[in-house]
Formats: sequence, structure tokens, C-alpha cells
Amino acid sequence: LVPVTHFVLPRHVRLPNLPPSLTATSHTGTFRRRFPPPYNFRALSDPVTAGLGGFDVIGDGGSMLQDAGATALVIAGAYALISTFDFLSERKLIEQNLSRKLVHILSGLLFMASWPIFSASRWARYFASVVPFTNCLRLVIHGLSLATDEGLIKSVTREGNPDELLRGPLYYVLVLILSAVLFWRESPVGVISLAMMCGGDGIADIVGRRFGSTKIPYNKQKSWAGSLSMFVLGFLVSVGMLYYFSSLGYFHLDWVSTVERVAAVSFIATIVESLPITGTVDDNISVPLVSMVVASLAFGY
Ligand SMILES: Nc1ccn([C@@H]2O[C@H](COP(=O)(O)OP(=O)(O)OP(=O)(O)O)[C@@H](O)[C@H]2O)c(=O)n1
Ligand SMILES: C/C(=C\CO)CCC[C@H](C)CCC[C@H](C)CCCC(C)C
Repeated sequence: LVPVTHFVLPRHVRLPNLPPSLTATSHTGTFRRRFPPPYNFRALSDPVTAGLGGFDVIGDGGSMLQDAGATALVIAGAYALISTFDFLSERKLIEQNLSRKLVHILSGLLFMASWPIFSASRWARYFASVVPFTNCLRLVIHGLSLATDEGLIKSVTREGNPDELLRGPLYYVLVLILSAVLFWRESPVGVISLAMMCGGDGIADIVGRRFGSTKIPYNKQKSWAGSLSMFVLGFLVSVGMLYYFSSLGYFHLDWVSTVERVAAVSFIATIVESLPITGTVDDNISVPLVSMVVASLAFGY
């Protein structure tokens, strides 16, 4: 017998007295069978479930409007973030490299944090991807010196050389696009990979440059302090972002095994970041891609 609450609760709510493979869908009054995945989370946010914590309040036309508005808002946010760090480094309130690393940490994490303001539509992830895509165009245009934007160059490059825009920053925004399109807010895999690239890799530089006097034996460019801080912050940011998305109802996690799996991903990503391969493959490629592979194996897609 199906309790009446099944029809009034938000769609994503998984009722405790149902078998794990059943999810209530309130708009039709029916139940959608989902095959339980072979891992410890249940994705709850596809077109069936809704954005903003599960309520699809405005229908298809409204979804497009919501996504267009969200895209505009996040593009403005990205512009404001870069301008703020340009202002701070211009005024010498923070050094250029710290500005670059704070942009590295904040832009991807804030981008990911903005995903719940997009609708439940299947197109929402593509609307969201427009944000890194516009930044990708911006990097290519300025990287090729087709236009000049001193603010962008100051807040995003190491030495103020436009060429640099076509390396680390460009790979970074491409990874944001890949993660949004492939994983979106429905899988822990993308969330963890971005947390490792943004939080983990970003803090390794900030801490390593300041406190990294003891170098790693196999890589004199990297330090124990940098790598340890990457492991700890990558882990904490991953768990924090997973908690954020799961508390909004996008997936359910078993926290004990999640913590173990995230620790394993953080450990392997940290090892990869510490290897003397930076000249061959950029950290903004190796760290998120390895995290994606390991998190996919640990959690399933
Ligand atoms: N595990 C790590 C990582 C980084 N660092 C410190 O941070 C600096 C920059 O490291 P990294 O980001 O790998 O260098 P780049 O590739 O030059 O910079 P980016 O990836 O930001 O372009 C290193 O020289 C080192 O002082 C560290 O001590 N330990
Ligand atoms: C310095 C960077 C990488 C080098 O390791 C980061 C480059 C960042 C991009 C130029 C800007 C990316 C903006 C994000 C796509 C959106 C941020 C939105 C948010 C709401 C601020």
C-alpha cells in the first residue's frame, strides 16, 4: 500500500519504507524504478528530479528562463571574481601568484556551488557549461593576443605573459566543461575531481611556496608541506561539496564508505601531483583526470 505522503513530497524524496530501488515521483503519482547502482550512492537528479533541492516549480519554458538567468548570473560572477583579484593585485594588496592561485581555488568551486540554481532540465548542464566556455573563448582570444585584457592576464597568469593563458587556465576551464557535461550534479565523481583540481592543487602551491622547505625525495620542485596540504584540503573540500549536493537531494551517500573512498582519491591525486611530470602534463589535466578515473572506480559512474 502506498502512503499518501508519497504523492505530496518532493519528487526526489526516497521514502524509507520503500525498497531502495524505488523512488517516488510526485507529479505523476507513480513510482519510478531505479536500478540500485553497484556503489554507495544513488543519483537523484536527472530530468525526473528537479533543481533547487528537488522542486520543479516552473515547467519547461520556465526552466529555460531559469537556466538563461542562472548562466547570466554566473558569467557576471566570474567577471566580478577576476576583476576583484585584478584590483587586489593591482593595488599590491596580494601578490600576483597568490591572486592566481585564489582564482584557481575559488572559480571552480564557486562554479560548482552555483549548479543548484540551474533547473532540472536536461539542458541545464549545457547552459552551465556556457560559463566556462565563454571564459575559454576569453582565454583563447587574449592568449593569442587578438585583444588585450591586462586584468585577466594579471589575475590569472604567473608572469604576465599572455601565452600562459593557453596552458594552465585553458586546461582548467576545459576540465570544468568536461565535468559539468559528463557528471553534472548527479555523480560524486565530477564533484570530487573538481575539488581535487581546485582546492587540492591550489592549496599545494600556496602552502608549498611558503612552508615547503623540505622537498619530496623524487621531486625537488615539490614539498611535503604542499602535498600534505593538497591531500587534506582536497579531502575536506570533496567531502564538503558532496555534503552540499547530497543535502540538496541530488544523491544519497553512505558517509562511512564515502569518506574512505574520498580519502583514497585524494591520496592518489596527491601522489600524481607530486610526480616530476609537470613539464610533460599540466597538473590541471593530470589531477582531475586521475581523480575522475579513481573516483569512477570507487563510486561507479
Ligand atoms: N606538492 C607541491 C606542489 C607545489 N609546491 C610549490 O608550489 C610551486 C608551484 O608548483 P606547481 O603548481 O606544480 O608549479 P607550476 O606548474 O609551475 O604552476 P601552475 O601549475 O600553477 O601553473 C612549486 O614550485 C613549489 O614551491 C610544493 O611545494 N609542493
Ligand atoms: C588561474 C586558473 C587556473 C590556472 O591554474 C583559473 C582560471 C579561471 C578562469 C579564467 C575563470 C573561470 C571562471 C569559471 C568558469 C566560473 C566562475 C564562476 C563563479 C560564480 C565565480
